[in-house]
Amino acid sequence: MCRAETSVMVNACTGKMGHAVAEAVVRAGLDLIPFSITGESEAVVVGNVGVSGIPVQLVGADKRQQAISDIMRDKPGLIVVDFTLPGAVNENAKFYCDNGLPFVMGTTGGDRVQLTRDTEESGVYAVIAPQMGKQVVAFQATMEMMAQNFPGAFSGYKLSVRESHQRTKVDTSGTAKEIVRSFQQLGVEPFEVDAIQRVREAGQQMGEMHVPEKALSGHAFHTYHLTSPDGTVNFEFQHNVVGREIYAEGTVDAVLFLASKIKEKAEQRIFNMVDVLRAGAMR
Ligand SMILES: NC(=O)C1=CN([C@@H]2O[C@H](COP(=O)(O)OP(=O)(O)OC[C@H]3O[C@@H](n4cnc5c(N)ncnc54)[C@H](OP(=O)(O)O)[C@@H]3O)[C@@H](O)[C@H]2O)C=CC1
Ligand SMILES: O=C(O)C1=N[C@H](C(=O)O)C[C@H](O)C1
Repeated sequence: MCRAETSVMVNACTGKMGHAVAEAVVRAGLDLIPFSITGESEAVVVGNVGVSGIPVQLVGADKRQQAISDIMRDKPGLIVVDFTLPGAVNENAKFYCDNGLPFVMGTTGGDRVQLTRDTEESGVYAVIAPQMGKQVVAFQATMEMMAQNFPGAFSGYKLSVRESHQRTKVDTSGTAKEIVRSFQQLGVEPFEVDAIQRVREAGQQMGEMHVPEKALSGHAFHTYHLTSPDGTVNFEFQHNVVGREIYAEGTVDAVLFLASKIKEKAEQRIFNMVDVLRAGAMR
């Protein structure tokens, strides 16, 4: 499928990630649908948001079914991207599934088991991942491989995890939650995801996590620290991202990957970003 045949609807262009992704879609030469489903903000009253000079009309929940039906009629190659909020994940995914719409779900949180179940049952193609940034995905894949190859290698080690994000982030890092799964398989002392420390206060972010002041409104700093049982050995892994570009570019990769899977009528229908990376589909 050529790029121009792939039409992309980004929900919600009013948000920080949605806007960055919509811009990346335009940069990549894909067809950006000039409609975006959004939440309850006043922006809906204003009516539209500009994306790289393109006016994108905002659609509230009450009008979304009509809008989707109209768009699907005109654009059979439609793929939806969702960067909304944890509280909207399951409801939005169900809406895409009910409409038979392939989707890239970048939004974190919600009930992830339910999300996978609904998607499986609907048979739609989807990429679902809390992390779209190529190099972070590669780190995530590396940790998964370490856990598979050397289960128990960090047996008895104590894990601590700290993540810092812009203060508007409502949930704990979905990426950290996934990476903790690998550490669990590596045998660390019992560690549940609710032990991940969330840093949202500017003073602590700059003072302890070394977040640059200009990045307070958009950053994702993660530190995983491991200490041996006797305290003589320490390991530390970090991935510190300023801004949103790597996620936006990775999302475009996910869209193009999904379009190719749909075209080849692939048997597997649900993917994550490690699948996209392994397929060599990240630029
Ligand atoms: N996978 C990845 O690589 C990444 C994932 N994320 C995730 O993306 C999500 C969004 O982050 P961010 O852009 O910073 O958040 P923002 O708060 O900036 O944006 C959220 C947007 O969602 C909209 N929204 C809320 N409810 C609904 C709904 N029911 N339907 C449609 N739109 C809705 C809001 O609109 P309104 O104001 O109208 O309510 C708002 O525009 C988070 O879950 C975050 O963790 C972030 C970065 C990278
Ligand atoms: O909300 C964010 O900003 C981010 N969310 C994702 C997550 O929760 O893992 C990815 C990255 O940390 C940025």
